[in-house]
Amino acid sequence: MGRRRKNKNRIVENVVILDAGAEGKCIARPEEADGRVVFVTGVVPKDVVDLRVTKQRKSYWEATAIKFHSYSDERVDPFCEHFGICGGCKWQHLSYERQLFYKQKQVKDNLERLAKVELPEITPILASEHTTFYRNKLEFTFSSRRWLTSEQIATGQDFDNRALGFHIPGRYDKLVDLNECFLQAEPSNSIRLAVNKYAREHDLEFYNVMACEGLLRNLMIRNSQTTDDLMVMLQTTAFNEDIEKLMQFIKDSFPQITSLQYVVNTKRNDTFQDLDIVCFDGKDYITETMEGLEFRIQAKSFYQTNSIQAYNLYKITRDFAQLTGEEVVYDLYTGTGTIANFVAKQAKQVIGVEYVEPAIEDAKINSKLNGIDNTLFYAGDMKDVLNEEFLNKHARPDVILTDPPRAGMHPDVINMLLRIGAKRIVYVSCNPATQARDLQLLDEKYAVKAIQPVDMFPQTHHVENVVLLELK
Ligand SMILES: C[S@@+](CC[C@H](N)C(=O)[O-])C[C@H]1O[C@@H](n2cnc3c(N)ncnc32)[C@H](O)[C@@H]1O
Repeated sequence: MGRRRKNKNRIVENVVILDAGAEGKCIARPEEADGRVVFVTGVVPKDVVDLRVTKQRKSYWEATAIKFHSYSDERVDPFCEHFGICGGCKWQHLSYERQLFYKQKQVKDNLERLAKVELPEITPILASEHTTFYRNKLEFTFSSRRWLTSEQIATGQDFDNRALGFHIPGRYDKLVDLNECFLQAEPSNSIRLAVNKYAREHDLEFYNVMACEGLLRNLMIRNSQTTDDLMVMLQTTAFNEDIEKLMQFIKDSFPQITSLQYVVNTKRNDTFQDLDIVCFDGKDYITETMEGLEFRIQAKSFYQTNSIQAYNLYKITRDFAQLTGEEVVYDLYTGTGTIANFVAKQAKQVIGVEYVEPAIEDAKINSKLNGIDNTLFYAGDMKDVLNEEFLNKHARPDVILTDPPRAGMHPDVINMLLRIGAKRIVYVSCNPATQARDLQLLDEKYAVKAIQPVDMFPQTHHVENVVLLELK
């Protein structure tokens, strides 16, 4: 306890930042930390800084840079005025080339350190064609608790406390009032700014998350990157005359919107999966296309947020699967069945499993819409659905595609994969650490044959990784 108190807020001087680590933090190993790793925020590798220790655990410390002695040559000027406050693009101060380098390293380090299996050479990461404006969906929150910077507070000015934007990292109650955001193409910024201005001018109440009061909660904008479709959905706590006028204002100001919707949410949380969405104008979906296939995306549907790079990710997945048209393919964690439908033409049959029921409905609609008749979709928890009974009822898979959430696959699912013994598994992951853990478990029967990292999220530390496994 005494030691803890001694080190908390401790200043460590002249520390060289060594590497980029997990969750967008960087790594240092100053002598003072006695062999522990120190995770540092606000820096890039090769910066030399003084640190203040903010957290200490047995095996690591966390720290923040309080003084820069020299800046790394890997730095670039961040282009967003909200950088450093907004949680959105934490790596904007690192050149894109170095972002790719550290993502590749993240995959390599995790697989080597945690999987401890024989690995082939890792193919260089596939860069994203667009490094700004690459997202097809953003959700902005209304709040009566705007985050003010220390510079703003120092002016002594009276600021409007309302905000429409993103949460400050680690704060559920404080938000940045966004001006220009570089994540989603126009008219995303224009729509958000117009709605923000209208709401202030008409004194519409921004939600207070502490008191659970206020009218305006959330604004979702989804823009198809392959068609002209554009969806806007407003989340409010009531639908009244004021909201009707706001909806009409959005419709009149942005005639390019093809799907204008709203949802009334009086719950404490922002999720709307269990609520009825009302279509105010236009269609209740947008469409993305891929190799002539059409994917219908409703407000509740999941779709990869970087559509252009998603196509590349799916092509890699399909190449790794090496389908000849004869195979039965299982697509685990299928979401809205996009991968399943994408590979269906090259397979005898594709069976997709996913636990969100509406997503499974979308998957079926998308098969039908595209005249695909060799897919089957089932909703349920993977560890419960994928059992002997399921395998007896359906053809056994020759190839398994799996794209689990960040937590990776449940041990029961891995055991089932080992029991099934498909000749090939293609493992798509958004978390190389859990993927590495799963590869070690699969090593009993499967050898890693190819590894391809993909950058879906420029300006962030996130990396996607596709691994091909073959039965030994
Ligand atoms: C990374 S997404 C995969 C998306 C999909 N492959 C695509 O490219 O659009 C992971 C999916 O796993 C689903 N999921 C998470 N846990 C699950 C579980 N225990 N059983 C079944 N599905 C699950 C999520 O709902 C989500 O759709």
